Amino acid sequence: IRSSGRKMVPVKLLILGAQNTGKTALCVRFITKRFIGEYDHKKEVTYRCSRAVDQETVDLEILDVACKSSVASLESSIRWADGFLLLYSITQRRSFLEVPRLKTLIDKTKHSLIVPTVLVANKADLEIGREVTTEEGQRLAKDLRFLSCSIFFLCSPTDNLSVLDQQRPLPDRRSYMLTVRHALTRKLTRSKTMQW
Ligand SMILES: Nc1nc2c(ncn2[C@@H]2O[C@H](COP(=O)(O)OP(=O)(O)OP(=O)(O)O)[C@@H](O)[C@H]2O)c(=O)[nH]1
Repeated sequence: IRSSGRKMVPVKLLILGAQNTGKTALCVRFITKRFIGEYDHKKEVTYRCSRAVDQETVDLEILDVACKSSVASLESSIRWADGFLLLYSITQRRSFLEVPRLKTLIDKTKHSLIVPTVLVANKADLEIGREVTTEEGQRLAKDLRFLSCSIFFLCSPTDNLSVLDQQRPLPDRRSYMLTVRHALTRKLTRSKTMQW
């Protein structure tokens, strides 16, 4: 994207979670605004799009890693990313139990730097097969101190990435937005420097 005639560096998001949690479906829905049921599961795909954030256009790259990625390749993807969406399926307790391991891997790889990480409870339309309660999800988000779990999402193909709960008071949410804004500004400054 171009802002004031200068090229901006995209914000890089990594989407992580156990197998079959709906990572690809979520990416595809975010990009196309439609739920598409089946696609190739084996490939690693980077989606690119632009979105308006606080009245500014932000270029996004969203990486959906292959489900059988090795730890080394996961770490390399984590190093690449500026922020994370960590998914579990409410119908799959195993995917919920996987969240702490992935969060630890992110923290370790990023040397515990504060990086925006959102916990997403997916497949919320499948209430009948629910294995993880909403309270458990909220507790985990709090216990693992997901920075951005100010926002705890509950997603289903029929809704529009609705925010179920806001676990932090407004000042923290504001400081989170400031963190993101500063990160974007730093990137912008860096890209400007590179052009000089
Ligand atoms: N009912 C329902 N089905 C979903 C939802 N999200 C994904 N699915 C279905 O769940 C299956 C797995 O979705 P994917 O998006 O391929 O999951 P994934 O996490 O990318 O899977 P891997 O690449 O194997 O790790 C597909 O059949 C999707 O159609 C959802 O919110 N609700």
